[in-house]
Amino acid sequence: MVSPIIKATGIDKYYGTYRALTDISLEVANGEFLALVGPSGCGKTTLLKILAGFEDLSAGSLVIDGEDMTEIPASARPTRMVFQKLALFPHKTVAQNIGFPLHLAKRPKPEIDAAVRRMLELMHLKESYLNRYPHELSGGEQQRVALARSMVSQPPVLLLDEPMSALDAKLKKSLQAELKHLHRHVGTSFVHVTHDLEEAMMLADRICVMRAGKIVQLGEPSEIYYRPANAFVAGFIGDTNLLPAKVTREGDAFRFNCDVLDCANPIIAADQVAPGVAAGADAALMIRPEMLRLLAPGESADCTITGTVNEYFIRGASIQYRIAAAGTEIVMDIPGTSTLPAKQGDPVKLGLALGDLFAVEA
Ligand SMILES: Nc1ncnc2c1ncn2[C@@H]1O[C@H](COP(=O)(O)OP(=O)(O)OP(=O)(O)O)[C@@H](O)[C@H]1O
Repeated sequence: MVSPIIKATGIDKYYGTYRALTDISLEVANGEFLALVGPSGCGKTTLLKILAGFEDLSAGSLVIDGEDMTEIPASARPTRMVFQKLALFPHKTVAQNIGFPLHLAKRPKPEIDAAVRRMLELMHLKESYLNRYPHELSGGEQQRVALARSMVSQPPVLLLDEPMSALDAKLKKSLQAELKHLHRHVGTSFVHVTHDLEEAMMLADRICVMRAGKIVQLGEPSEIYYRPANAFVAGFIGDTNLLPAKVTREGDAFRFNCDVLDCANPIIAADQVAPGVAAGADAALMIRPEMLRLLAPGESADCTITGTVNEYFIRGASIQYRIAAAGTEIVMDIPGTSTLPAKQGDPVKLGLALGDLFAVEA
C-alpha cells in the first residue's frame, strides 16, 4: 500500500483482565471502503473506538494520516464516527444539524450554507427539508442527515458503527446506495462495521473478518467469498456447503475423497486448496449453493450428488433447495422459474464443475 491513511500495528486491548483485541495489524488505503465483520463480541466496535480515540489501546501503535495517535484525543483526530443510534440535535433544524461541525469550526456562513447544500444533494435529501426538525423526518431520512453531518467537514476517515442496522430492509437498500454514492464522491476512507454480510460484499473494497479479537482474513469480497481462509470464514459469509473430505497432494495438484460427491476424476488444482489444508490439516470441500445445478435425466457433470428434496423456498429471483444426500443436507440455489423443477420428496441429481470446488481447513 503506497501511503495508508490508517496504519494499526500489533494492537492489543484489555478491559481489565479480559483481552478484547489481540495483535491487530491493519492498513487502510486513502479513499478505501473497508468493512469489519465478525460474530457478536469479536471486537469490531472496540477496534472502531480505538481508531476514533474513544478507547485507549493497551499495546501496539496507531498512525492516522501520518501522525501517531497515542496522545491525540478523539476531538482532534482526522476521524468522524457515525453510531447505530442517531445523535441528531432535536431542537436544531436539518440545516443546523448538518452544518454544526463547520459552525463549531467558526467557518463563514456562506461557506457553511454551500457545504450543507452539497451534502443535501449528495444524500438525495430534498431542499425543502432544510428547515425541518429531526422528528419531522423518517428514520431513514434522519440517518441520512446524520451521515451528511459526519461528512460535511470532509474528514479523511469516516468510522461507521452499524449505521443501518435499525432500518427496515427497503430503507436499508436505499441508504446503502446513498452510502456508496457518498463514498465515490468525497474521497474519504470508510471503515464500516456491519453484521450484514451481503452489505459488506456490496459496499466494501476489502472485508476484514474478525473472530474472538483477532483478524482471521482480510481481502477483497471475491477473495473472502470464493477463497476463504478456513471453514469459519466460509460459513460466516453467505450460505455454503462444507463437506468433510480427505485431500492429498498428487504432483502439482490435489486428489480428494468425499462421500457425498461422485466424481470421475477427483483432482483439483493447487489454487483450489487453502494453505492450511495444503500443509496437512483436515479438510472440508466448500461448495457455494449457486455452483450447483439440477441435472436432467441422462445429463452429466464433473461431479454429481444424488439425493431427495427436503424443502424448497421460492425467493423470487432464485429458488433455494435443501436436499438430503448421504446423511447430510445440501443447499442449492437455482435461478427462479415459474414452473417448479422439483418438489418435496422428489429424487434429484445435482451437478457441479470441479473448478468450482475449494478445499478449506475443517
Ligand atoms: N467497556 C467494556 N468493558 C468490558 N468489556 C467490554 C467493554 N466493551 C466491550 N467489552 C467486551 O469486549 C468484547 C468485544 O466487544 P465489542 O463491542 O467490540 O464487540 P463487537 O464485535 O462490536 O460486538 P457486536 O457485534 O455485538 O456489537 C466483548 O466480549 C465485550 O463484552
